[in-house]
Amino acid sequence: MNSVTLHSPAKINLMLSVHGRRNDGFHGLTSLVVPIAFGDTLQVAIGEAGQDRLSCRDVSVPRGGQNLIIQAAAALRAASGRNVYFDIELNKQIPMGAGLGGGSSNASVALIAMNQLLDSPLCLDELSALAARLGSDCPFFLHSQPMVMTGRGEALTGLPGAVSQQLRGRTVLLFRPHFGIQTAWAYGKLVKAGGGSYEAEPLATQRLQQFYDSGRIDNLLYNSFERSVGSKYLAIACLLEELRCNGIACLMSGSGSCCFALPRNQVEQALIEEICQNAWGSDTFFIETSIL
Ligand SMILES: C[C@@](CO)(OP(=O)(O)O)[C@H](O)COP(=O)(O)OP(=O)(O)OC[C@H]1O[C@@H](n2ccc(N)nc2=O)[C@H](O)[C@@H]1O
Ligand SMILES: Nc1ncnc2c1ncn2[C@@H]1O[C@H](COP(=O)(O)OP(=O)(O)O)[C@@H](O)[C@H]1O
Repeated sequence: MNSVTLHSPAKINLMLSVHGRRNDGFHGLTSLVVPIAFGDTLQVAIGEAGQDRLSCRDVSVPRGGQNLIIQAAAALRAASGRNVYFDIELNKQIPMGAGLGGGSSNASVALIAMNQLLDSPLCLDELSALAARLGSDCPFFLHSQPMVMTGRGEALTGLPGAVSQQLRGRTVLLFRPHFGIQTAWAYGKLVKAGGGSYEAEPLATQRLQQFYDSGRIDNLLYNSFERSVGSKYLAIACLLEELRCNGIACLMSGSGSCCFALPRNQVEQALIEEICQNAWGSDTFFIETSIL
């Protein structure tokens, strides 16, 4: 095998309940996360000895060791004991600082591709441990199916089969304002806001169960970041409020700034696009995709 080309999907958090800060500085959370068809593409090949090489036409993507793909390559080399370097071509579509997990997805998909190129020296558990060290969201992207995240995000459980089935293929509209939000800043806002911005774990478990029992997605949509992020970025709060006044199921994804809506039909879809463009401008990032 000379090279491997893989899709690197974005994610959205259909529910994100943050419970509080742990002793290690990370936050405990419960989140129902789904991969979506919209994403990047990674082409990985074994390269010349001595240096990993990453090429990407988007100049805003971090280069060298700052890029999670390069960190993934170094982690795989250390864990497998193989002195192999990689050439990686990244076709970047996922906006950064959007809460769509682009960097985490790239890192985990790179681990999968590199492991395949070396004839799979590492098993899934070993890849998961490496991924968790690269970022809390990374292990999710080794699976590419709807999952419930707990712990700091690295502990994953599958959904009941019928629920995954119901979610798969569902249309998602993504819309992002002209700015990004750094994850660390958003968690810092929760810390500053104090206990009131956290939600107790049993409430999140209850919401999940209600969704499993009823199949009603409106029972599920919740994001602990929405209030604190929305209090600074009014553009997000105002648009989501307007959509909800029109009966649209919508939410911010992760720590923002991208938001999403789940239209029930074409009429709602057209209305969502119109409301978004009125609020954020006709050149707003607006994409139709679906749950994988
Ligand atoms: C908020 C979420 C929701 O899915 O996604 P994004 O909005 O970034 O996509 C995740 O929790 C983001 O996970 P990830 O982006 O992997 O975060 P990491 O690299 O591990 O950590 C980035 C920063 O966020 C803080 N952090 C992250 C995860 C967590 N459970 N608690 C935290 O407090 C860390 O302290 C760190 O300062
Ligand atoms: N391969 C990568 N793709 C995107 N961002 C990356 C990558 N490697 C490192 N980063 C860094 O991760 C930050 C967060 O990007 P990303 O994971 O796409 O957003 P988010 O955390 O909002 O989901 C970026 O601002 C960038 O500095």
